[in-house]
Amino acid sequence: MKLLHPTHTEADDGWSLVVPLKPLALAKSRLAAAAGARLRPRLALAFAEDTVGAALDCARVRDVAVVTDDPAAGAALAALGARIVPDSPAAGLNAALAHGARAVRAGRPHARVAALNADLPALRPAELALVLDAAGNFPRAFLADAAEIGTTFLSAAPGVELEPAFGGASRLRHLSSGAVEIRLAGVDSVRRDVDTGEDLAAALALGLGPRTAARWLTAAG
Ligand SMILES: Nc1nc2c(ncn2[C@@H]2O[C@H](COP(=O)(O)OP(=O)(O)OP(=O)(O)O)[C@@H](O)[C@H]2O)c(=O)[nH]1
Ligand SMILES: C=C(OP(=O)(O)O)C(=O)O
Repeated sequence: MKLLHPTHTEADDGWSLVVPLKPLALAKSRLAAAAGARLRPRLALAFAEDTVGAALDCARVRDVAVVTDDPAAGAALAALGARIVPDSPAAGLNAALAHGARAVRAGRPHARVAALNADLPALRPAELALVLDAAGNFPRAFLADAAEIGTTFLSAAPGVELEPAFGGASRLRHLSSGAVEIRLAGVDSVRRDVDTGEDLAAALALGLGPRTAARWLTAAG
């Protein structure tokens, strides 16, 4: 008798994450006061490296596409294993995310796709897995940032458009767009985006990833 394997679809192959990253010369402008002009772009890159590194270490993640026009960041993140997608000609974060999701689905039309901010330097793979497992129950789902005002993660099931509405007070925008808010304990590292020096102190308390720790603790010490 021939044994049948379970049905296998692209969606079963894991999540494709889309990570947007501004050019480093412009990124994390609100950190300038805490970090200074020299360190700020280096920290922005370290945040992205720690975010992408942790995402690639997550068992539920199949691949990570970073949408960026920054050549140095692109090279560093490609070396970690990310695919680099040049930014959309239509400027802005949401255009970049929609463009990244289209690039992923050009290769895998039925991919589960999720946007993840590049400023999560305390990100832990196991916590991201919890969020992805919860997100998999809904057509679109999102996670509010630590401040409960913005968003750090937005997902779309196979066949569903991402419809990103990031920027500023995006939690309410994502809610009113019909996305389901994920409310989970134990996922602080996925919600801990870093915009300011205070945010960086909060991320340090959670446990910074290795590249951010090296840059920040060397500078602070
Ligand atoms: N590719 C791309 N990424 C963007 C763009 N704007 C913002 N991002 C990224 O989107 C994520 C969330 O943005 P913010 O938290 O506002 O980060 P930021 O714009 O570097 O920070 P500020 O300069 O302080 O506003 C970060 O990963 C940014 O790098 C854009 O126009 N294109
Ligand atoms: C991009 C966002 O916010 P911020 O610029 O405050 O990180 C967001 O939360 O949608």
